[in-house]
Amino acid sequence: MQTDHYDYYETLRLYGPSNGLPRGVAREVQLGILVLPSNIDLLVQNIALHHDPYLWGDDVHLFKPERFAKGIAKSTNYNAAAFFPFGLGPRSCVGMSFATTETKIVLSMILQRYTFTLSPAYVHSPMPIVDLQPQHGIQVILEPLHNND
Ligand code: HEM
Repeated sequence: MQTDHYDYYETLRLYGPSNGLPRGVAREVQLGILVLPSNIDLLVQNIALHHDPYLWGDDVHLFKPERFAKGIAKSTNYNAAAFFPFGLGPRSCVGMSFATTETKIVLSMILQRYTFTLSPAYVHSPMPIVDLQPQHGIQVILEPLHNND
């Protein structure tokens, strides 16, 4: 990931679509102080680590893009397990670069044509269903920047 999209990273930290990485344990394995028996299912909850005050500080629940101002490595104190919205390792997301580029293109296309503000009707309620979703949708008010757009 590049180091110049603070808002994008902070959005992925607090509201990334992935709630956890499902894994199956094929054979008994020792993981730190834990002994994991074979044939169990695990959910490695990146969302919990992204909301952990021990890793992110007491303001963990605030949207503060400037945490990433010096890049991901410094903001996580070089702990790769503190921030992994696209997973980690060989099965990490193959669509990461595509999703990042697409987000930038779509946002820049919208912002060239509209300003948008959050509607007073919006109720903040992120909800893990399959992925993380706004429970009641996101109502925004679009104002065109140019008359003939
Ligand atoms: C912001 C958008 C996205 C996020 C946060 C995201 C996140 C993730 C995560 C957490 C995983 C699981 C990694 C693991 O289990 O270790 C994953 C896997 C995957 N993602 Fe994404 N993803 C995004 C967009 C996309 C897009 C746009 C595509 C395709 C165009 C895509 C294709 C895949 C595929 C094929 C896998 C399975 C990789 C494998 O099992 O080897 N993702 N993604």
